[in-house]
Amino acid sequence: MISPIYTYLQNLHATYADLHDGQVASYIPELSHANPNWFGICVATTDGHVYEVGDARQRFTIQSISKPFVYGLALEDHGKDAVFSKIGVEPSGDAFNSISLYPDSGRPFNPMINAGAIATTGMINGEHPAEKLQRLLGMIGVYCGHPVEVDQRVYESERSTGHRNRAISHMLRNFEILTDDPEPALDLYFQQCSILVTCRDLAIMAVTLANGGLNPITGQRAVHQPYVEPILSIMSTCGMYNSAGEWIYDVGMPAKSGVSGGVLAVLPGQLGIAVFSPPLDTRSNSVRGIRVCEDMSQDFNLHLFHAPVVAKSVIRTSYSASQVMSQRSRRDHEEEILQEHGHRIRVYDLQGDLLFSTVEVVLRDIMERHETLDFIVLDLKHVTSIDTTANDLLCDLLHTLESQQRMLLFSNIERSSPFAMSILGREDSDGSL
Ligand SMILES: NC(=O)CC[C@H](N)C(=O)O
Repeated sequence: MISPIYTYLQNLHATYADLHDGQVASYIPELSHANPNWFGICVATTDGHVYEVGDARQRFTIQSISKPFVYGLALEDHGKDAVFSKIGVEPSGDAFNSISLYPDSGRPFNPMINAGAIATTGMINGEHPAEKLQRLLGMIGVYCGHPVEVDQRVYESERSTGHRNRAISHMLRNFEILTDDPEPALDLYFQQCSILVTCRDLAIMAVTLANGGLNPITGQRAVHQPYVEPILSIMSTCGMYNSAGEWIYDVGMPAKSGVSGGVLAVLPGQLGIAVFSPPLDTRSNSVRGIRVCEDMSQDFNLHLFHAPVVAKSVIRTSYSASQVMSQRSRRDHEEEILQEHGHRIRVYDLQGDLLFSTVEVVLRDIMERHETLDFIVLDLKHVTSIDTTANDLLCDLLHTLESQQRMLLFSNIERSSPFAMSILGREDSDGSL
């Protein structure tokens, strides 16, 4: 039996296989050999499933899609402030190869245009060029889940013709954004753009970002979680160059395109999408890539701002202990105690992800009732995650209730979870959950 999702993707592929608009990039001579009919669509989920349609396993060079990932590596190497001091985060509204530098400082507007990307690559740590390249290949390899390599022909082709990028790199040197000889940074940039990937790889790279930096297939961490947000933010505002505004308006997902015809899009927490089709529009984005992403976003309601309302469903049920107890046969003395005190015990059966807006609902309900209660039990059996904000708010609640001589208890908490550790780790806790 074929999944309706797979059938949908096959139909989408068939529809746009007939669209022959656009031109294969030729300014890097080697790219002009691409077959304009190559066309793959892949969707990867955060539990590691990949739907593949068409030329999902055709290899091609990653080109500009490498930029957000290398930006992540630069953030890991130097932190946000140091990177920000050299490369801005403002959309330029200009083409990918524009020389969009702040006039006084020479700082590139953002890391997605070539100027910003070359500056970013120039920040990658390593003793010598070979080590830097190995680090870069290693990082992309973790995202893809297998070792990757440089296509030497494409690399040589760009290196010998990339005069504009060479000019940009020397401009960056002039402004001391690059502080050494610009040639090695430029060379590494050409190599990073020539890394071979497939459409399937791109979908897995995208879903790794959707999954907080953890490759859901291998379980390996590709980037530290705190840097996923800046990477996705930059992709949202600058990933599609001079069509970034239209893209976020219509498609509504952080994305990145490259001149070899790849496009990837990330729906945080949910999906990674990739399309490969070499013919490009006038803004150097894959024609079919854009159409496929637009359709998928509309048909599946994937626009980021079409957000599910999470807060309504956090409390599965809440009940007073007297209600439960009377339903079960108890020994007489238990029954007595519960009849007397049960109404002062309230159990909250919670579900889903605990984050600010879901914990807020729980806190408010408890605050409204706390005067009538002695014990509040939060049953976490159906809770799937607790973020740090929810964790802190629950710890604060524990303190507040304690100061009012009321007790907050947790049931079905995993003792090894970070939440349990932070509760157990409290200095004044007796450790009894
Ligand atoms: N948009 C792109 O994919 C451009 C990457 C290409 N290597 C360049 O620098 O021109």
